[in-house]
Amino acid sequence: MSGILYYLVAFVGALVALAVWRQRRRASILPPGPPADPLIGHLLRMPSTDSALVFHEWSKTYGPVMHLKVLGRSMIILDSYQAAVELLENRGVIYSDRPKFTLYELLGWNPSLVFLQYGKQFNIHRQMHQSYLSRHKAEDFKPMQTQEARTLVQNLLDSTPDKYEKSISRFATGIITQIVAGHRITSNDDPYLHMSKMVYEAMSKTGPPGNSPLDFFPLLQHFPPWFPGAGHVSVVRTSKSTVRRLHEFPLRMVKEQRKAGESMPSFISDQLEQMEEGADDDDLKGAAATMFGAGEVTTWSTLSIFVLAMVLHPECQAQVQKEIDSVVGGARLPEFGDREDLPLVEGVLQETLRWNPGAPLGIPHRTIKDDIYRGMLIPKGALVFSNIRGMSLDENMYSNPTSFDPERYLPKPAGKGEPKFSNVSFGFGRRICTGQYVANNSLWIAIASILATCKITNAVDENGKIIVPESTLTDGIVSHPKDVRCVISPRSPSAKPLIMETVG
Ligand code: HEM
Repeated sequence: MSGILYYLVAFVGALVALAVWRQRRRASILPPGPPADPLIGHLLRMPSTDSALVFHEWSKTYGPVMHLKVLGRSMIILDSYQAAVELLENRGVIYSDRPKFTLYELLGWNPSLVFLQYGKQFNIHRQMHQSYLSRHKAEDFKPMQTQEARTLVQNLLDSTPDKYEKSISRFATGIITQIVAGHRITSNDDPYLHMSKMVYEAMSKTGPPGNSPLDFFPLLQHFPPWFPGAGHVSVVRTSKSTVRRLHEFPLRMVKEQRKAGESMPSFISDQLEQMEEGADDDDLKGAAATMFGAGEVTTWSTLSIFVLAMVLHPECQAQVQKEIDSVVGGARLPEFGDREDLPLVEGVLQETLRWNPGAPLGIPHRTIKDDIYRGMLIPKGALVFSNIRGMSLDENMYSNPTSFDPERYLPKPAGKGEPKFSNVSFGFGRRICTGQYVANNSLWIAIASILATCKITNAVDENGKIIVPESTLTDGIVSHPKDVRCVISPRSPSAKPLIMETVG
């Protein structure tokens, strides 16, 4: 008996030793990262603000692929374009899942392509989005985007500085509502504008995606908001109805218009055509709300970043306007057909995306199995963040990266031949932004139209002192400039009549 016990104890001991050895070996080949505390890992070291910038600073010590562990969950931060392409694109089979986003699910973003885990439903939603927003299909939206860009300029020139942000948001919302629901916004009282404001307010309270205490401890949803770590419960309570409305309202409107024979071409209408009578429409509601939620705030924030860049860089503004004048002259406004001939406008777009990326940490992917990259273990289930902000500051790719320099993209010797940032700003691999072509075109035509007709200058305070806005951005799934105080006025006496002619 004692012999059997002896062998049993020895066997269990060997198993424990093997498990410890395996764990130590695994830990020893994880990517480097800052020192961690026992049990809680990097919890206390996690930045509460500007996470992307802090991670980038850490990467200078630990390298472009870092490992962090928070409460048992592995996080991999990719700080270089090369690592992001090699993993998220070239090994897409392993790296295309998403973690569970408890906070967003509780808010009612379900089903949503952005948060869906890799699998059958993801494929269905991805196909729904891609088929309507492909590079080819995006061509169809160009006349509408041009029209909205002209209206944007008119609204900017007609409004007081405190309303600029509203006009830009109206532009972004106006494009997405036409794509999603065939609805053209013609007044500032439009219900979609109200919804977009509410959605933005809700999303700006959530912090970077997948990082709230609720995501780590879903049980916290059952605790009152005052309980430590359960603060987001109150965001869920106040914002759930907004998200629900965004799911219900567009489909209801399109269905009513179709009944009345008044519906315009749109994503929802297109999908309804393909659906069988009485089929479940939850997927359609989710896909439409996601296009709206993912497409509006990002475009609005990026254009606000452009305005901020122009206030801070008047010399660059003047130089690009010279280019536009030389191609377009003063008798018409820039069209998409001019794009090839306006490399500096392209440079301003690329530099706006790079100088302060609107989605600085992207949206985390998740690995579906262990992987080895350059001798390092990327564990199964790890959250993989592309540090888009970090990549924008990579000195191996961009010289003097904190400066705003649209010429850097011009081919050598006129420029520096640096790579376009649109390859980075929309994410990577099988989860790359499905709205990238639409977004790229919206931004280009808005930037070209504004620069052709408007002068963006510093505002002055009540004492006549010039206001220089700080280039600080909010934290959250999307970053937005905190201060874009400026004055937007017509560049020339002919600017306003020219816009009036095109807007009609
Ligand atoms: C300046 C504008 C935009 C920026 C900077 C941006 C950026 C991003 C980024 C970084 C991601 C994450 C990609 C990844 O996981 O690797 C993403 C995903 C996504 N974007 Fe955009 N986006 C923009 C505009 C749009 C627009 C206009 C739409 C729709 C009309 C859209 C729809 C989506 C969707 C549905 C996803 C999730 C894709 C998936 O998980 O499979 N985005 N975007």
